[in-house]
Amino acid sequence: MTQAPVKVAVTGAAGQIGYSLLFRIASGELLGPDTPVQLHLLEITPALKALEGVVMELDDCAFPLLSKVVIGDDATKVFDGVNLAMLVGARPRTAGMERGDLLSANGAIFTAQGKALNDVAADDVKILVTGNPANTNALIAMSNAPDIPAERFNALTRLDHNRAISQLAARLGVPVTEIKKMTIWGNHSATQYPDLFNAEVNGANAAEAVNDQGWIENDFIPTVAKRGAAIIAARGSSSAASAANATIGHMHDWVLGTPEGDWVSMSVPSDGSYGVPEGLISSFPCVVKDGKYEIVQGLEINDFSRAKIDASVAELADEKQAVTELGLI
Ligand SMILES: NC(=O)C1=CN([C@@H]2O[C@H](COP(=O)(O)OP(=O)(O)OC[C@H]3O[C@@H](n4cnc5c(N)ncnc54)[C@H](O)[C@@H]3O)[C@@H](O)[C@H]2O)C=CC1
Ligand SMILES: O=C([O-])CC(=O)C(=O)O
Repeated sequence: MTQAPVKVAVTGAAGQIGYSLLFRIASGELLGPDTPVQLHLLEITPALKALEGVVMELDDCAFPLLSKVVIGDDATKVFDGVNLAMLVGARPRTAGMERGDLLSANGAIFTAQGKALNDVAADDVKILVTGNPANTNALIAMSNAPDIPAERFNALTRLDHNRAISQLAARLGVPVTEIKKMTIWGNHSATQYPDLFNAEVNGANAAEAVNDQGWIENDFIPTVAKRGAAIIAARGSSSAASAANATIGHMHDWVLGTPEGDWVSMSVPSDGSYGVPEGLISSFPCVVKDGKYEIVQGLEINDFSRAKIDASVAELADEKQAVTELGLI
């Protein structure tokens, strides 16, 4: 283990997602068994004491790969030199709210953190926003960090991707490992579009394998898109372990690459692909090689998919307009 530690920032580190995320990063699940990590944990001042307790627990795990933990409430200190930044810290929604309702409450967090990353992060920093509304928060952070290349700002739709795989596998009675090329298009919201027309089950087209447009429209899509609300209704608080799992999965693949013959859903700044206006942070099918992702090109978009993608992208454009009016970008 001669490698220098990778500095990984996590915001909202004393929160629900943080409690699952930190231990998995420190155990090597993010970057593999040979890469030491240094955790840089940001919280608001009143949560620092709770965060100290979490750090005591990290100490008590004696993780061989965890070389150091830095904590604090000042982003310009905590983000100093970080290579990876997982922006989780934000208020979660509660029953009856849509994620977009959090825009004004959470948006301001991402202006400050975008600026701090711009000033002090490592030159190779990769930034993943999990805090909701994730896509537009990522847009805010990106817009406040003019010196960091835009493509280094991603938002999390991997949880939706995993949910879609799980729902499809259950419907067809196959293991999740037989499902490939799942795509979530658009926003991490109730308008997102999980696409079965380009997905595969054991190499066959998933929509054809299902062979039931009614199920796709009335069961599959709403179940995936409203899964977050269903979890809030059941658990009384929003998904945490599955969100941490998806955050790890996205960053792991962004750093270490996607498997041959498959892709993952990542919300990335649009380059205009598939008619999504340039600059909006929207979910696309992506492959990653050597730490760089590319949007998969040339997929067929039928009329049904086109309408669904357009509706979700229109919502992203509305959110962009709203944060522009709030003066956040
Ligand atoms: N994109 C996705 O798929 C998902 C996103 N989420 C979102 O993730 C976010 C966090 O969720 P939880 O951990 O369950 O919430 P939580 O309330 O348990 O934890 C959030 C933490 O963030 C901290 N925080 C607030 N403002 C901060 C700031 N300016 N800097 C640093 N830390 C700050 C809070 O003190 C708190 O400890 C929420 O916005 C939630 O909606 C949750 C699940 C899935
Ligand atoms: O639904 C929420 O508010 C939390 C979340 O983003 C999810 O579980 O997908």
